[in-house]
Amino acid sequence: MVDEFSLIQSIQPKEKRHKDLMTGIGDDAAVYRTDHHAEQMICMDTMTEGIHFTSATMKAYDIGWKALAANISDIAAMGGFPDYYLVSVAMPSEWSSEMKEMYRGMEDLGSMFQMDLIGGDTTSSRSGLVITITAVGHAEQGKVFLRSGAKPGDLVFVTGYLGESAAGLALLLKDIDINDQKAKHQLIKSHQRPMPQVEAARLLRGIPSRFAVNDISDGLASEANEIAEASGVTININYQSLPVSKSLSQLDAHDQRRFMLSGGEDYQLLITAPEENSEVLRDVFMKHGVLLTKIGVVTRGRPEVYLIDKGTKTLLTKSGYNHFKSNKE
Ligand SMILES: Nc1ncnc2c1ncn2[C@@H]1O[C@H](COP(=O)(O)OP(=O)(O)O)[C@@H](O)[C@H]1O
Ligand SMILES: Cc1ncc(C[n+]2csc(CCOP(=O)(O)OP(=O)(O)O)c2C)c(N)n1
Ligand SMILES: [Mg+2]
Ligand SMILES: [Mg+2]
Ligand SMILES: [Mg+2]
Repeated sequence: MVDEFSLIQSIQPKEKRHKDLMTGIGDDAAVYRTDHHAEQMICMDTMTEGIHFTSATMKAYDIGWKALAANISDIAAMGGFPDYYLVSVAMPSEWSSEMKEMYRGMEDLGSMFQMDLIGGDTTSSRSGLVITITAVGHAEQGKVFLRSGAKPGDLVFVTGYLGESAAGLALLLKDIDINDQKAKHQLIKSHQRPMPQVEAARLLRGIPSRFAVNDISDGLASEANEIAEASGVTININYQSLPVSKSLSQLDAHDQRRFMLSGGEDYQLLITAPEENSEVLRDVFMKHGVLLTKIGVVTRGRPEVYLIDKGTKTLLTKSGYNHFKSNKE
């Protein structure tokens, strides 16, 4: 069986039939122009019972929230603001009483960004719940952040904290345990109710600069490799610079490391920006109380990612989540 990324590569259309299509397959969302002032963007993400959640890890409310969060996150990663969403649900009969709760989760998150639910589809399922959301957003013309926008000399930043979601999942699955109940609650919340970084995208849009952005669904290592490949650059990440939350610091060092590098589902933004704009970038994020951490640099070279840990440099491969591949370390 081929892995997820090669499979997607193999279905890439050879030509664009509409000149208004700017970006199709290969980024967080597709972008096309509808008038001279705005770019439209559209994306789709699915959550499947047994793969993205089980009855032990997520309640119906959380499933709705997180499915929409993953889509909003892709719009944010393109520099957009989310506007509309459509929901397709394939549902085993035992889930039907939970449908309202799932929509309440979506509504609670969607209303924060004034999103309208505009349609969808419903079918029965004989093998678990599947929810697919399509989100539509917009950005000002010329303000779209592509994965291909990184250049040698840029600095690499990340919003928020990494690894909390994967730690929360490990706690829910009882793979690990910690005594600090407050930290445990926080990590589990990060897994069940991630907050997409719409505010960070808004702040970036206000800064006149070039940015490459990717949201972290499959893990830092994987997403950094996607920017390196799309931009044709080398990304160097300093392990000691990664932001460790107070809650994650309760875990042992090995768990912290694997969750931060390849845990995934953090829905934070990985950003590259020219060094000359980095001061204003830091100032703007600081002023608005959005955590932004410098974690590395972009250099000329092969499209690869290196991790520098106390002076030792190692190749960081796409070690994150990959459908159709074993995700065990
Ligand atoms: N089955 C599919 N058919 C067409 N395009 C797809 C399919 N699966 C993924 N893609 C496209 O491939 C790109 C990468 O997808 P994905 O890895 O899911 O991105 P993300 O992690 O940002 O959600 C996106 O442009 C997405 O629209
Ligand atoms: C029960 C369970 N096992 C494992 C995971 C971990 N997991 C499942 S999918 C995934 C990656 C993100 O999902 P994907 O479908 O790849 O989203 P996309 O990259 O398209 O946004 C991760 C880390 C989980 N959330 N729940
Ligand atoms: Mg994405
Ligand atoms: Mg996706
Ligand atoms: Mg993925």
